[in-house]
Amino acid sequence: MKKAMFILNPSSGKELAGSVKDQTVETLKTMGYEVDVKETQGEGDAKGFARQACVEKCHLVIAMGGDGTINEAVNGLAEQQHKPLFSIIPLGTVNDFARALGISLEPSKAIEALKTAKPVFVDIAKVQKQYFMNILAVGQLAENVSQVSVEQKTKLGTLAYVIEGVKALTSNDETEILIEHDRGKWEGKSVLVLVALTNSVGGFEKLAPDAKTDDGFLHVFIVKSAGIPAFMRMSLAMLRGKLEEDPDVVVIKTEKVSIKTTPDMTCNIDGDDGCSTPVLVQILKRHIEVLIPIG
Ligand SMILES: Nc1ncnc2c1ncn2[C@@H]1O[C@H](COP(=O)(O)OP(=O)(O)OP(=O)(O)O)[C@@H](O)[C@H]1O
Repeated sequence: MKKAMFILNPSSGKELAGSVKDQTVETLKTMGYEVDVKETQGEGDAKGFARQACVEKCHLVIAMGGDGTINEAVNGLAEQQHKPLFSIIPLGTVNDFARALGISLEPSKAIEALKTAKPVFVDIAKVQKQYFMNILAVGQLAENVSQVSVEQKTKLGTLAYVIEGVKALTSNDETEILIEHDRGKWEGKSVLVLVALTNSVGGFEKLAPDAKTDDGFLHVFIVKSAGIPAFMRMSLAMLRGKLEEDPDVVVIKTEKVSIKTTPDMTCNIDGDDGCSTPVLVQILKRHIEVLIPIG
């Protein structure tokens, strides 16, 4: 019998996991899987369980939670020789990976869709010793977003990030940045550098419209200047999926990128604080196989 490990974070998404746990187990059984349910209790558990699933040669790992839980599961799979098929049931506030993969943000629909889903290989990226599947952000804007509290997120959802973003973009806290990429370098002042793997960044599905989950590239966006007029213009451009046409935005497509900042700054990786600059980011092409809905 095929083995599935079902990793769930009971604290994600206003504790929604409890109400859809049984539906997931039943669905996986219908699909012919023997199901091992693993509930996380804190940091590192989802990564540990995903790694265990590889060692036990499971056929499928389902991670249910927010982007934090999903990022941990990806980190557990990334370095293992036997990688099970992977899929996610999104329960978070942002759910960028689910948006990019066309997985429903309604948990019951996402679970139902597993029955007819198809496997596709997707890219992930490596930064220092960590892996991510959506976004690395550095700069004053990223630092502000990192300071959004759980209470703000629960109360305001994505809006909490927008508010902190506005504060950073309209301040004048630019950082000296040196970017070295496959075809050269860029040096200057910036409020934000984004390294995106998918079109959906911070819940905005049109931020990096060209970024496909399996295109083999990092999509680097450098936002040069701040100020209210530039912010207004960029917000409109972003909503239209045209951010890269803005005169204060530089876009670079590359397989690896090194980022140095003065002073050193903490990178935000898939929505959580990660390592500090300087960093080297590399794409790992089609590194994990994910079940996504058909159509
Ligand atoms: N049982 C638990 N109780 C409380 N916290 C937990 C539990 N299990 C895991 N965690 C913590 O939950 C966090 C991840 O939460 P989650 O998956 O909801 O991601 P998130 O990044 O907060 O999502 P989003 O920002 O999209 O809402 C990790 O920091 C982890 O340590």
